[in-house]
Amino acid sequence: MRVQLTGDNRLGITQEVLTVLVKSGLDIRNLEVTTHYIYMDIPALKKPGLKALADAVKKVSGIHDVSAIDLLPTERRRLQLHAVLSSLPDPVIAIDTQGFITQTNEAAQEILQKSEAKLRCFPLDKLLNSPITELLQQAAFQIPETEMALGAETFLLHAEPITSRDKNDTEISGSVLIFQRPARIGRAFSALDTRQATRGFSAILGDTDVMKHIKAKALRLSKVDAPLLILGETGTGKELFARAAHEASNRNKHSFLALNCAALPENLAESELFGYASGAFTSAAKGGKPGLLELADTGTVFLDEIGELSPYLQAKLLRFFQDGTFRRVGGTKEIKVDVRTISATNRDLEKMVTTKKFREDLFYRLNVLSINIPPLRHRIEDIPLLAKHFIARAAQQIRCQAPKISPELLELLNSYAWPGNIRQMENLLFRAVSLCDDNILHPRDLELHDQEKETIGAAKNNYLTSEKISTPTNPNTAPPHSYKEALENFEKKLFSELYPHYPSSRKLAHILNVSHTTIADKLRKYKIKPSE
Ligand SMILES: Nc1ncnc2c1ncn2[C@@H]1O[C@H](COP(=O)(O)OP(=O)(O)OP(=O)(O)O)[C@@H](O)[C@H]1O
Repeated sequence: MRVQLTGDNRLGITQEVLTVLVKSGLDIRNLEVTTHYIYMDIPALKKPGLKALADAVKKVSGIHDVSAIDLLPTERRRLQLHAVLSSLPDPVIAIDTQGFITQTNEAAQEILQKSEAKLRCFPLDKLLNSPITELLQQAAFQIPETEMALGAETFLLHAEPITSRDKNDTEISGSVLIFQRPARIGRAFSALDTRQATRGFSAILGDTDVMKHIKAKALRLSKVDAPLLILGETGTGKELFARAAHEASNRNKHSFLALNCAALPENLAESELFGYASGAFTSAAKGGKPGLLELADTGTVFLDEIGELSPYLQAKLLRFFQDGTFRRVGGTKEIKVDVRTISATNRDLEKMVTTKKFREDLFYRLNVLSINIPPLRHRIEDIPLLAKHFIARAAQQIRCQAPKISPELLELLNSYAWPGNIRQMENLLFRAVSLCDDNILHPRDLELHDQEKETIGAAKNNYLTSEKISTPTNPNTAPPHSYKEALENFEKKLFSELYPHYPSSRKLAHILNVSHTTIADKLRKYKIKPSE
């Protein structure tokens, strides 16, 4: 039986508890001690003996409670980690500093056709075409994306060091190697999370006025068959919006395929997006391969992190925007497709245009319609709702009961700057729920690093001073006085943005699916002329 003892944080208290156990003739298989808690696995202890043991142990000064538990914290974490690793479709291999395998997930075992037991303690270099341990040792066990063959496939390898989290002792004990399939990085995100894919805008949580307004605007723009640019800091939900916009569009019966422009080297990104012709390069498949633009014909292509696109690919993409045609890598045939693009970036594209890091002509093509998602610190009223949602989801995934949020934790969540926005909150709460042994989450469960804590004060200051959003439409203008005024502001902006690209009331009427007299009236009302 496994038990948890709750008590004071007193020197020698564990020793005294152990003495009681020895006197009771109980042997311990496993012992873990944290501040205020002692966890023990005592095989000989059965349920009827628990009370007698509790009475004996409570005689130790400072021990307040003894209760049965199903798993020791490290056992639980190991099982959770195993469950997470098993659910990953890409091979993951952990090694020690000498390059011997310490852990593998099922995807790795499958590709290497060896069981977990056979792989454990096996030298990783013997499984790879080119040895990597020395390289890892020289690079402090961290390497960015590198092409690497594993089994019969080529992957993009990414390695992260395993370090102790103690600030004074950052010893590296090995590395985690993640082998990603290039095709999967570029391909449909929707394949990874079909639950979200079917929920559209309802998957986007947020009850603040600013979020309600942005969702309403995004829903309207979804129906307009023109390029959409989604701006916002990292983790604010740009991909979620992109997916929802596709689902609400007339293209929703067709594909939604995505390319993360930052995840791949230029040549791979090019062949993912535009495909390649037969014989384009030595390892090219016979007959070539269509890229995302061809595969998504009549659907939507989501270009995530568009600000990271190389100048060469910016030029190639611009050509596609100009006439809807492109050539596969190494190909001569012009290919024409009907694809709507939704792009996203956390970079300041306009600034990149002025510093010549992003092509101005491409920027205007991408930016026909746009939405700007505010960072989480500008909508802290949404935090309790989001936190509850992520805790419930983590508990469901881990199959435990959802813990409640203590008032202190809620205060911390509200005052934290959230530089990684909603993704960061989701990850921190997942970690907190998986480590929580109680049914209430406390600030300590969030395990914020010191650097993370520093941003707490910053968030408060920003929020209370200048950064707070004053209006759902534009942070720099005064809020509308009425719904009618807000609607008019929206209409005016919509028509001003669209008219240069669809410069006739008939063309505009066609894409907005209204009568051309309605459009003519609006253009007159808002004094929008062809030059605008
Ligand atoms: N409003 C929201 N409601 C519920 N979940 C959200 C919301 N916004 C974001 N998320 C969740 O946060 C995570 C990050 O969202 P997403 O990937 O869409 O952000 P992003 O802005 O595209 O990030 P990046 O710029 O880093 O690519 C996802 O798991 C997403 O489901």
